Formats: sequence, C-alpha cells, structure tokens
Amino acid sequence: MSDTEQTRAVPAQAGAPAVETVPQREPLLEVDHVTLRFGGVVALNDVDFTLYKGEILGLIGPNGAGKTTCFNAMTGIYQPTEGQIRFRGQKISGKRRHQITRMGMARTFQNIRLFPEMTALENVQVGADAHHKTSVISALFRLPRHRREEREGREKAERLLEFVGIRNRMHEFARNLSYGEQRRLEIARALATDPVLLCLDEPAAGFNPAEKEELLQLIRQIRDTGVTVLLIEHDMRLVMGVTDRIVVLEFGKKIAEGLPAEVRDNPKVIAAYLGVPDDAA
Ligand SMILES: Nc1ncnc2c1ncn2[C@@H]1O[C@H](COP(=O)(O)OP(=O)(O)OP(=O)(O)O)[C@@H](O)[C@H]1O
Repeated sequence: MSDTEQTRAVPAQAGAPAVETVPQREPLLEVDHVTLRFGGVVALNDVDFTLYKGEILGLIGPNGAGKTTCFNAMTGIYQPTEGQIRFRGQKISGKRRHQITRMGMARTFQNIRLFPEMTALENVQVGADAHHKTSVISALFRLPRHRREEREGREKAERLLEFVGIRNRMHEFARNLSYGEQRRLEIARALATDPVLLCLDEPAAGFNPAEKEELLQLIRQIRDTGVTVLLIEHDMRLVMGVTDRIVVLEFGKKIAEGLPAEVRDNPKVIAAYLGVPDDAA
C-alpha cells in the first residue's frame, strides 16, 4: 500500500473485507498564506491553497486577479512578501529556476517562448538536455556516454512530439509552425524535463473551440501519465470540463475553492465574472 492511502475499519458484512482503503491526498504544492506586493499594489493578498498529487487544479479569475503573479511566485520568479510556497515539502523561496525545474516543476508561458530558429525537435531536446549528466569534456570529445545520451534525448523528444500530436512537424523551424502547433510544442518541451507538476499559463489563449477541446484532451492525457497539472485560465467555462478542483482569485484574494460545479454556482464567483458588486449577488 502506498503512503497516500490509509486503512479504516468498516463494519464487517458477509463477503465484504473488514477494512477499506481510503485514498489520502498527498500535498504537492502548498501556497501558504502568500501576500505579494508591487509597491502599493497588493497583487496577492493572503492566498492559501494546496495542490494535491495527481489532480488537475484550475486557477481562475478575471483580468488582473493575480493568477500570473501567483504562478510566478510558485515557479520562483517572484518572492512572496509574506507567507511561503512549498513544493514537495521544500520551500521554493531562494531557489533558482533551474533548481525548481530539477525538483520536478515545469511551466509554459502565456506568451509563447520557443527558440524560433530551431526545429521543433531541437526545441524539445533543449528541455531534455536539462537532465543530461555528461560533462563538458565528454560532450566536446563526443565520448560514448554523451553519444548515448544524445540518442536517448532525441528518441525522447520524438516520443513527446508524437504525444502532443506534432511529430510530423519535427523538422520544421518553430517559427514556421502554426500557433496551435507552437502551443503544443511548448507543452512537449516542458514535459521533456520529466516534471511531476506541469503548470500551464493560459494554454488555450487564442484557440478556437475545436482547438480548445483538443487541448483539454491532451491535458487529460498528461494527467493520466501521472503528471499533476496546474491550469491557469480566465475562461471559466473552459476549465469546468477538465479540472478536478478550482481556486478562484479576484483582486488578489481567494474568493472560492472547490469542485467545478460548486465554484460555478458560487455567487461570489458569478459576481466576479459578471462584474456584479458582491452585495448585489
Ligand atoms: N511586475 C509588476 N509590477 C507591478 N504591478 C504588477 C506586476 N505584475 C502584476 N502586477 C499587478 O498585479 C495585479 C495582478 O496581476 P496579474 O498579472 O497577476 O493578474 P492575472 O490574473 O494574471 O491577469 P490576466 O488574466 O490579465 O493575465 C494587477 O493589478 C497587475 O497590474
């Protein structure tokens, strides 16, 4: 039995086991009372929630709610003014970005950041390179270990391009890919670092409904491979179909957290999205 499960005694019935296994949620990322100020602007105000292993968590909210700031704090770009963030039980604060990547967190960006003059395959190989162990000497002299890692890196990159559905475009320069293909490539590159947590910042921005549906399928497939997913999105309808739980921010504060259906029916959330004052909701 894994450490994410525990047993509890249940009344014995004919033919039924005497104990039942109850899944225990294992915290992966803990946002612990985080406040983040930019001068006079309070971008995050005492935000507190936990992301559990294996789930797809949606972080939503209207424009300027603090989603990206929260994301940047989680990925080590911003330091909280107060509170702290723990990933796999360790504080994020003070860690460099590559250390956080090695701890198992990967992200994509709201504005696509690829190497435009590199092929799709090369873009993904760059991500996989983060895990290579060979030294500079070994790489310079193309020693066997380096060659093996290079071959494995390429095979892995091809598998990931296949997984996100653009293997047939692997030799194209990133700049020649369509917008949707570039978004998929970003995801493949993030997956190349073997993350346990994948953070997606508005991955469906600019997508038409059919592309959005395909993306949701891909996100589900990613979770099914064992990767936990954090999805930032400001289109509430989009996240309803794919997330297990949702955290809602408005003006830097958490205004709701729960199952998609609970969040959807929450008057505070409805008011935030419709722009209705709280007391009128
Ligand atoms: N670097 C910064 N300096 C000053 N203020 C900032 C900075 N980054 C964000 N803010 C402010 O913090 C608040 C939250 O912004 P943030 O970008 O996190 O919101 P968001 O929910 O991601 O919005 P959007 O959906 O429009 O991307 C806003 O008032 C924004 O103007």
